[in-house]
Amino acid sequence: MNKIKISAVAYSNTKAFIYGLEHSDIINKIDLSLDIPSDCAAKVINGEVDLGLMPVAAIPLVPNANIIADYCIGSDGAVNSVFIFSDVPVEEIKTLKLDAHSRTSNNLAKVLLKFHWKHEVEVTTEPSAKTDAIVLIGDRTFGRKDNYAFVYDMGEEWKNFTGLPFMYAAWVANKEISQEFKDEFNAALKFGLVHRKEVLNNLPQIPNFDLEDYLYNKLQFEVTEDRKKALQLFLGYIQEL
Ligand SMILES: C=C(O[C@@H]1C=C(C(=O)O)C=C[C@H]1O)C(=O)O
Repeated sequence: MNKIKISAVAYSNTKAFIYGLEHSDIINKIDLSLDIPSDCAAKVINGEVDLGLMPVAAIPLVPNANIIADYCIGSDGAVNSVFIFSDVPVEEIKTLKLDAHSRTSNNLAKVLLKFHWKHEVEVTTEPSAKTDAIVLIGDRTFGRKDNYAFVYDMGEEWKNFTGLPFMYAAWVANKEISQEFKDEFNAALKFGLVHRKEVLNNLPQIPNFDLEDYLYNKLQFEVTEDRKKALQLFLGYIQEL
């Protein structure tokens, strides 16, 4: 049997899912690569993999996209790893540098600026650009909140704006996946979530960052009705950018 090719995010937010896959029989049926989110998206879009834990903002670019699992990377309010870090308050930001790792949060920043804060900024992707503010996601944000004068948690701001939780990344396939595989995949992901304690024990301590709170409280992993609603709303706003 051909193995199902999968790309997953290489950040701590995905470690429980990886633990679950690696401790289940399904590991023998898949070919797993760990990538930065923007590469996960590229691989699902260009067909290099069959499915990926990919940034939801890129879903419209995936041919035959379908969300195949009951789990995702989400939050309900603050997530503590998706930020706009800024030298000035948001209403004074003139220039914003996006994060090359991101697809969802770069778009979330633009959506929040335009529709929530109603403030126009010049956006750049140029890594060496000097800007008033930056988008930064994932492990590279851990413990860095104190380094900036103004810190905006985009999960929290999305909740302030819409009253809804958020879904940053979902398990998206670019082809039909059998129900049997989906069931086994869901069971493996769930196993990983149930074993978060082991995952936590295997991760290094990070100064100034509460990893336990992150894995158990800030991150939420269920694809709920409200999270699906938020996804549709978010994709609609992206089209209006
Ligand atoms: C919560 C997070 O969710 C993520 C954010 C993503 C994005 O901005 O494109 C993609 C995948 C997730 O890893 C995070 O990375 O901190």
